[in-house]
Amino acid sequence: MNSIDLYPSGVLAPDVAPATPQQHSAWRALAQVIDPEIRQPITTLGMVSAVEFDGDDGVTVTIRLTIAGCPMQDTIHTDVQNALAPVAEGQIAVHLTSMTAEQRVALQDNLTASRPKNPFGKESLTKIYAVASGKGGVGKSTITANLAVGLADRGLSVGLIDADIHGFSIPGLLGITAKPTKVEDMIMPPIAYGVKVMSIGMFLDADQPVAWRGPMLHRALEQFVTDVYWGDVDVLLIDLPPGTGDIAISTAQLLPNAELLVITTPEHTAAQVAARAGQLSTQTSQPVSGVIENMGPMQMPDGTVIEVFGSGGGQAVSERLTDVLDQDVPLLGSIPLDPVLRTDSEHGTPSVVTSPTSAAGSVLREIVATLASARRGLAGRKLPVSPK
Ligand SMILES: Nc1ncnc2c1ncn2[C@@H]1O[C@H](COP(=O)(O)OP(=O)(O)OP(=O)(O)O)[C@@H](O)[C@H]1O
Repeated sequence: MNSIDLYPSGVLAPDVAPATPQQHSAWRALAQVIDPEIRQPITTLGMVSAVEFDGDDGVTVTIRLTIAGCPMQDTIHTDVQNALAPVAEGQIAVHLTSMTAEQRVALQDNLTASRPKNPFGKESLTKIYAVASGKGGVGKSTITANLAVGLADRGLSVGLIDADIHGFSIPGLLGITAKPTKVEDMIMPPIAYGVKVMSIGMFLDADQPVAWRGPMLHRALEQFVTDVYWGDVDVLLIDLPPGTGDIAISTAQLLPNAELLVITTPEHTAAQVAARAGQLSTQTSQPVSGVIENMGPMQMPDGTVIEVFGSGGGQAVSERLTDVLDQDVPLLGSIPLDPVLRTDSEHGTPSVVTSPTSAAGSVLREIVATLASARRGLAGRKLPVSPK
């Protein structure tokens, strides 16, 4: 690796460029440190300003954080120290400074230069699932959060947009209290359990109601799509508001490759409402990838099964949508009513990773495995190759 690969030029160039073999080896070690928000080496982002050795083989590193008081500064500090431990025999001192406004603009330009304004437009290869339900309280947000974390746990790069703007609950479900970091016009999504998350709840005080109409909701969703630095994302999940409102239409416009996942409880009345939500896909031309039944039959310690919300609703929605949409809409699983899922959710610890063997956690993991094996969204799309 030569120096040019190690650091950028212009205003993001280091104040002290590496000159000696010892400095070069320290820079190569620092190239292994990945910025937790941007997910690129801190060296190529222009975050390393100087690496200077003293006579006792101690080293002083100056790091430019993207903003003063960056919420990730402790992580970066520790990662830098760990990376340098093998190359510095003496003391390691890490000085944290912050980028100038000019440097932040240059960083934003570098990051966005080759990216389309909407990274999830028609050409995007990201697999996008919009999670819908006919009515509220069926566990749509709980399932969306768990699916996202489960997919990230399998090594996929996952984004999650909480578009349930009036009833946002994703930050709480994932224990997120951090606000997004802003680098000039770019918003860095907080990361929890490996998932990049964006929610209107992160910009509001707790308990503050959102009284927005359609155009403002559309604008908020648009900003989440275009102004947030998502980087490369394999799977994006959208937690839609319950019902068939404006946001579902906005989602279809902004995320044209999105496929729907429909959540229902086992009750037949709920299933009819959920099927209507699924049929919305005919207006928005979004395929329905599957149905997930939640709050299904629950097995008691003595082996008896209790059907608090009845049974069969998920199967009924799957059959109804398969029939009406004339496409296979499978039932992806039935998640039982499970107190573990409820308490995990309340504590901001998703069962899919914290209670993987619980009744709900194990079904969630099976659904995650099915979704993870689904191919990226190329079906029915024109590829830029011409037949010979
Ligand atoms: N399988 C389950 N077992 C036990 N509790 C569950 C289960 N699924 C969800 N819950 C609980 O049900 C409540 C409602 O869940 P959640 O907020 O995810 O629903 P929702 O459909 O997203 O609601 P809304 O769209 O109205 O915000 C929460 O307290 C959640 O912990």
